[in-house]
Amino acid sequence: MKIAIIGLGHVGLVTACCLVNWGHQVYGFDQDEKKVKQIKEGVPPFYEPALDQLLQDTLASEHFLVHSTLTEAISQCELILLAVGTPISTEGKLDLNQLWQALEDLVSLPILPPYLLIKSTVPPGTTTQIYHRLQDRVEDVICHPEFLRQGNAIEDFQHPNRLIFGLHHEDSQAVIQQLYHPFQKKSHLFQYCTPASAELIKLGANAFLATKISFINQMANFAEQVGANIEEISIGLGSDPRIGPQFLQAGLGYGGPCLPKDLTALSTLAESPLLASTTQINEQQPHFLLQRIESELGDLKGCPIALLGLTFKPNTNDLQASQAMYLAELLLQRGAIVQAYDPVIKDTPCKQLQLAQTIEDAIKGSKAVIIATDWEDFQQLDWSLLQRFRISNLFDGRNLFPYKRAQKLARIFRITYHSVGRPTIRVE
Ligand SMILES: NC(=O)c1ccc[n+]([C@@H]2O[C@H](COP(=O)([O-])OP(=O)(O)OC[C@H]3O[C@@H](n4cnc5c(N)ncnc54)[C@H](O)[C@@H]3O)[C@@H](O)[C@H]2O)c1
Ligand SMILES: O=c1ccn([C@@H]2O[C@H](COP(=O)(O)OP(=O)(O)O[C@H]3O[C@H](CO)[C@@H](O)[C@H](O)[C@H]3O)[C@@H](O)[C@H]2O)c(=O)[nH]1
Repeated sequence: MKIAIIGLGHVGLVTACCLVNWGHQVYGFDQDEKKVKQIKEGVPPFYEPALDQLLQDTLASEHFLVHSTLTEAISQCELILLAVGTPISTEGKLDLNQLWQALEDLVSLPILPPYLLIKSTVPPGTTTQIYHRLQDRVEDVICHPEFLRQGNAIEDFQHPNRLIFGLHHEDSQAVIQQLYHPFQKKSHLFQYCTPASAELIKLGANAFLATKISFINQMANFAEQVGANIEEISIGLGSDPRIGPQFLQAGLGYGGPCLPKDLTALSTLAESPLLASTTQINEQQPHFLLQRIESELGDLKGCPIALLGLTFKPNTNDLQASQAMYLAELLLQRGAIVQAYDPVIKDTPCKQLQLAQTIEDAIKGSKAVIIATDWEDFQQLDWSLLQRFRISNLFDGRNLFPYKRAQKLARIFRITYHSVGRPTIRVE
């Protein structure tokens, strides 16, 4: 099929490369000329594992053409995928300005492809509003939300656990089957529903995941008070198939460009006290670790601290709504001198934050070490380094070390190990 993609951000670019891999011809367009130039040169404008090679292969195949005008991109296409950003506004609503701008640009064109699929996350009613705007010019406008995770985006796109389509006409299923031809024999993956349901499935999924995390974090805080261990509790809870083991990792809380934004949008729209609590618990979570650090180290003024990890999760260079960055800011507000190390971050908007080139440089001269993002590199942390640099407290804000392993390492290297919702391991 000939497909146009408007918006070549995380979703649009990964989608473009994967669709070419399935044999489609893709025409991409983004209003950001710098981004277009970079993509044409084979350089992804953001970090996503394996995307650089995939992009280069995709461009070499000549089945992905990146255009700097919308007209060029959509001429001769059978469908358009819209993947522009929908950030959160100051009123806690999804800001649809990019979407309305893209729509107006489309409306001004003499001919439109018959199908428009909305991949951007939008509030209920948006897809139908667009359909009414374009009704006499297209066959259907379909809400087709995206569920890929940053850091795992290619794998998620290629192996979806469900494909949701909010349609206005049942006939539209035929074009969807063509688009997703590799899954033709996996009919269980396809869910057809109303556009409003599809829009709410997307917001509901992220709100539910965020709530699951806040739930386990609240359990972790309580477990700490009663001497229980959240690692054991998560295993016990997750073994019930009705609960499931995923998203039960206690820590500093969730961040990133999606979970906080979509949760806030749904919470505002539905006026939901449950979702408002989810946000509140998440905002509090870094404060619990901060309190622990203060009770262990005392006044943090002038206290050198190593912070490992800045991104909102591993395998991304995204700092949006990062709980690690939030904790760094809290420490700086207390007067601590924060030396941070992150495998992919070489610069941050926070000028007071000192960035080290290596884990060793961050640790050297520090009084304590905090793990704030669960990068795999930190699992390989050499605890003898801590001992060598006379660090006696390790605060694991992501429960990166399984408890039994932490007990062993703490004993060998004589380190006090603090984590979230698990008893502190002290070595006499
Ligand atoms: N990032 C994710 O992991 C993820 C996953 C699932 C869903 N989503 C949702 O998908 C949508 C896109 O997310 P993203 O992370 O790719 O956003 P992004 O901000 O990285 O990319 C959006 C792109 O759209 C371009 N753009 C904006 N207005 C345009 C216009 N009028 N014409 C052409 N290009 C335009 C921007 O320049 C930008 O490159 C959002 O609604 C988001 O909530 C994101
Ligand atoms: O048990 C867990 C799992 C995750 N997190 C945190 O939750 C945040 C989000 O993680 P994740 O969902 O893996 O990352 P995203 O890339 O933000 O993906 C979410 O947001 C995307 C954008 O909407 C959706 O497409 C995905 O399905 C949805 O998982 C991160 O800060 C994680 O550290 C935890 O604290 N505990």
